[in-house]
Amino acid sequence: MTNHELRITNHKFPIGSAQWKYLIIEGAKTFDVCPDQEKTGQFAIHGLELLKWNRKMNLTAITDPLEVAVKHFLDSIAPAPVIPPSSSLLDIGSGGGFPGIPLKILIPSLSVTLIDTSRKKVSFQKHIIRTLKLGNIKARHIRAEDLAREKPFAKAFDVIICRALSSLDAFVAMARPLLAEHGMMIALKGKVSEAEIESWENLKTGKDGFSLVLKKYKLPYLGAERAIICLKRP
Ligand SMILES: C[S@@+](CC[C@H](N)C(=O)[O-])C[C@H]1O[C@@H](n2cnc3c(N)ncnc32)[C@H](O)[C@@H]1O
Repeated sequence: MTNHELRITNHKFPIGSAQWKYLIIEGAKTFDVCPDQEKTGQFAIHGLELLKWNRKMNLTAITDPLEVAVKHFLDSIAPAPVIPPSSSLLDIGSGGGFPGIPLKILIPSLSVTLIDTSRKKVSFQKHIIRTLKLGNIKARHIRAEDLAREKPFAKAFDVIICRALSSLDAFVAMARPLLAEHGMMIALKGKVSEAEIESWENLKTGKDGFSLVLKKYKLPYLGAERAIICLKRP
């Protein structure tokens, strides 16, 4: 099914309803990802807690159930096909747990570390980890630059991911000291301009030998432009 075939006439489905879960299951097919009923049920608990905590602290501007499904959960799991299932994955600036928690739910064999500079956001991440009884995932209140100074974490992660964190250059600078020799960096972005793509040319052919793969796509139902930028050694 293509994006164009996904049409919804009434999207006032509460988070966690059968229709809300169906939207995610059908939408995920557009990027070859298959969350089941149980996993979409866990997404719903994450989404509902996000909105509950959001009344007291600023976690997200996205509160409409359809947008929560698409812009948080579908957007977070879109890169799943390029992530090796037994990887150690670091999510820098995970905020409300995106994309790290939905990826952990989708691929339980991942070993996941979430970090953020906001103590409150890390408290929320820990609350979701406890509520969903997720194993092999931790959340830490620490800057990426400080984590890199802790010896056990130097070159420790197979995959380092971020969404809405920084420029690509700044993300690469943060991630490089933490990335395993044959690891992969993934940046999830909104619309990218030609100028940005040109500015990445040096990363593509850079001295570090990383190759850059850019995948542009549109979010199901909403049509918003997104990009997955993958940097790894050939
Ligand atoms: C715009 S939010 C994005 C949150 C989440 N990734 C999402 O897409 O919904 C960026 C987050 O990065 C965190 N952050 C910024 N710089 C950071 C750093 N150097 N190390 C760790 N977290 C950082 C901020 O506290 C903030 O929660």
